[in-house]
Amino acid sequence: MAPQRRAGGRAPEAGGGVGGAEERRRRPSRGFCFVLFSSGVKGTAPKDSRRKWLKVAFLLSSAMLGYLLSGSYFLSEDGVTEVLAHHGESLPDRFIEIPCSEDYDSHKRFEGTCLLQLIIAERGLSLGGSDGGASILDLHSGALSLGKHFVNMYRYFGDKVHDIFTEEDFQLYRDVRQRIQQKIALAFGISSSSMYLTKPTFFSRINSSEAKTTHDEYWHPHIDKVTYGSFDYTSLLYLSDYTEDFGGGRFVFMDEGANRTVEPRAGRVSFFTSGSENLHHVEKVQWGTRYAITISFTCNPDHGIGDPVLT
Ligand SMILES: O=C(O)CCC(=O)C(=O)O
Ligand SMILES: [Fe+2]
Repeated sequence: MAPQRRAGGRAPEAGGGVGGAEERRRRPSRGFCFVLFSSGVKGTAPKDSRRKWLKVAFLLSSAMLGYLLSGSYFLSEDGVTEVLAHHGESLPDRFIEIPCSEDYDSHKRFEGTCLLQLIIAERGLSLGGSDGGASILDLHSGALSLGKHFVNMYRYFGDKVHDIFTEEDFQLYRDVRQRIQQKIALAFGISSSSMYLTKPTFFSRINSSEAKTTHDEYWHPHIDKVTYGSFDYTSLLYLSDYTEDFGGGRFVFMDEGANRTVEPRAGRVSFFTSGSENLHHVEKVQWGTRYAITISFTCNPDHGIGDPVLT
């Protein structure tokens, strides 16, 4: 949800965003199909037919807290909304399969093999912060929201960064990244060694302050692959709780005929393929502060980056 991934927004290192309407137009039309299954039964689909699907997978690491929730339906003003993961429920692994978009057709590497922390955030983001409602901190590039701009915190704060972060903080990030990577690999039936961390990877902090620049406009519908370019798998680790720490701010998959929401819960990890099959947006935060980390992966080694290092 970094502001730079949005319409008109531009990250210090990321490609330009694309407006929601355009992204919707680019999205291949597809019939609605929706299957729920747990990781343990993923292999029940015939191998060939499995290739025809890209999967939306949600996981809650047991050490981090629960997992996603069973679907329940209710009518919202704009149609049917399905809550995939209620804030209050601790869920087992759950996968939702959706038809594959055409985004990956030219990526031969997808066939077969690769078809597929709050204290740190608070401390780091306390160094800066956007004047508007959305701030990011990228431990890899050092990009930090400050006022209406971004600074490179490693250059801007120099050695003071060592008063804020410790090597243990970075080790924690690496451990979490690795665990998520392994979970994604398992869920999608690919080798973890054929996935590479890609940029941007960042902590986000959102509150209800009025947006001051397009970088603060985190709520636009978007496709991560369009906004960020190199993303093949997006993962989101939530660090605060919907309804307890903030209101609004739910994650919404915008599917034909229905929106499907994930209610952030501290420790909940949600991951999904980054193509047009997974158009999504984040609801505006109405009150409180929402924290999350976006950690994403590419199957293209050329787009891979190393883990963040405390410099
Ligand atoms: O924070 C979230 O729930 C989603 C963020 C998002 O869509 C993104 O980082 O591209
Ligand atoms: Fe996104």
